[in-house]
Amino acid sequence: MPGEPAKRTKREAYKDSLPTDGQNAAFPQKKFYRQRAHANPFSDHSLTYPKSPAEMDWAKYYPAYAVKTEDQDRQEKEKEAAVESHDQGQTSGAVVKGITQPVEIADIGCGFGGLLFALAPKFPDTLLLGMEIRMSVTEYVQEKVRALRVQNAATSGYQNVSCMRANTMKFLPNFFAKAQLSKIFLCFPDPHFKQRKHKARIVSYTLNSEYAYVLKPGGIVYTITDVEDLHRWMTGHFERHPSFERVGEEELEGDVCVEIMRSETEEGKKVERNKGLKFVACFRRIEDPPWP
Ligand SMILES: C[S@@+](CC[C@H](N)C(=O)[O-])C[C@H]1O[C@@H](n2cnc3c(N)ncnc32)[C@H](O)[C@@H]1O
Repeated sequence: MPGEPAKRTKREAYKDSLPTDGQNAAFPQKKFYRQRAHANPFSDHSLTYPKSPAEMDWAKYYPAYAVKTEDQDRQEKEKEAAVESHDQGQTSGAVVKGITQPVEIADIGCGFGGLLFALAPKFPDTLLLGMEIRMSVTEYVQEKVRALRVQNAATSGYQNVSCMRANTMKFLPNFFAKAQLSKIFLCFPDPHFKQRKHKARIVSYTLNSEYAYVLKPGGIVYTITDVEDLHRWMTGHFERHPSFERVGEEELEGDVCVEIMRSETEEGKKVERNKGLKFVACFRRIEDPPWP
C-alpha cells in the first residue's frame, strides 16, 4: 500500500527511540501501535506456546511474583507431577512455574487493555492476563504495563497485570489448567458478520467447552457487545451449553466488573461516544453439569 513504508519507518523510529533501561515512565503512544482490525485466527502466526500449563514460565510476565530460589525445587517437583498427570489425561490442577500464584482473570482479545488497567487496582491480590492476537497491540499493552509499574513503583501497583500475544482459539488450554480461572472476559469480540466467517467468532459450542474447562466451578464468563446479533449468538451458545447458567440481572447490577466492562474498554467508550447500545450477558460455570 502507498504510504506503508513511511508509516513503518516512523513506527520503527519511535520504538527505537524508547529508552531501554526499563525506567521510562511515559505511556506508549497509541498511534505507533495501531494495526489493521482483524488478524486471521486460522493462519499460522508463528506463536510460541507451552506444551502444557505446567511448562509455562510466568516469571517474565509477573516479575514481582517470581518464586525465590528455595521454592524452585518444590515447584519443579510439583511441575513434574502435573506434567505426568496431564499426560495421563488427569486433572493437572493450577500448578504454575516461576511465580507464587496462578493467573485467575483472563481478558480474551484484550485490545489496547482498557479493561485490564481498570480492573488491576480493584483486584490487587489477583493476577490478571490480557491475551491478544495482534502483535503491535500486544506490544502497546506490554509497554503500558511497564510504564504503569514504573509510575507506581512506591506502591507496587500494576505488578498483578500483564499481557501476552496468543491465539486463544487455538491454545487456551495450553496456558491454563483445569479450574484455574475465576473470571473470563469476552469484551466486544470481533462480530465477523458474514455467515462464512462465523467460525472465527470466539464463542462457539467447542470454545465454550474450553472456557468451562479452565474455569473454576462458580467462575464467570463476562460478555459485552454492541452487535445485537452477536449478543444473541453468544447467549444462545452459552445457554445451550450444559456447563453454564446465565447470571441474573440483579446480580449483575452489583458487580463492579460489569460496570468497568461497560465504561473502560476502548470499544465500550467508542459505543458510548456514538450513543450505541451495549448488550451484557454473563454465565456461571456450573459445578456439576447434568449428564446430557
Ligand atoms: C473489537 S476488539 C475488542 C478489544 C477490547 N476487548 C475492547 O473491548 O476494547 C477484539 C479484539 O480481539 C482480538 N482477537 C480476535 N481474535 C482473537 C483470538 N483468537 N485470540 C486472541 N485475540 C483475538 C482482536 O485482535 C481485537 O484486538
